Amino acid sequence: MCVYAQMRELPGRYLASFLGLGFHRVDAALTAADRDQLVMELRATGWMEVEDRDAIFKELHFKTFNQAFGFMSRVALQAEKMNHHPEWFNVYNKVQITLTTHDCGGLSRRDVKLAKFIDKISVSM
Ligand SMILES: C[C@H](O)[C@H](O)[C@H]1CNC2=NC(N)=NC(=O)C2=N1
Repeated sequence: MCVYAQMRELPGRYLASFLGLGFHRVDAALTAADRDQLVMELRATGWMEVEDRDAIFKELHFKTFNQAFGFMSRVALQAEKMNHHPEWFNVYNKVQITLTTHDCGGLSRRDVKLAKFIDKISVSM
């Protein structure tokens, strides 16, 4: 568990428990079973595991630079909202994205959540 992330999440957790929603350890490194399941789902949409680090990677192609950058703007707003930021590279119509959780030194549910958001908006562009 990432101590810093845990501290940052506390108010949200208290609010969630108060509302009876329970809370998730969103920043905890994934268990092996969760990880297998979630990574398998993401593989089906073009994500792959990075070889030398605990991260996932996807390359996206758009028709134009404007479309690629429009996509990046939408991801950037979501990333800022989640306080979870991609490592990415863009040239012209190509965007390469690596997701990992620095605070945990590996994949967390936040990466999965952001990956799913990326998949959702990239099909609508
Ligand atoms: C200090 C700041 O809240 C942290 O560094 C946040 C910001 N964005 C982040 N983004 C990613 N991908 N992983 C993190 O661990 C992370 N941590």
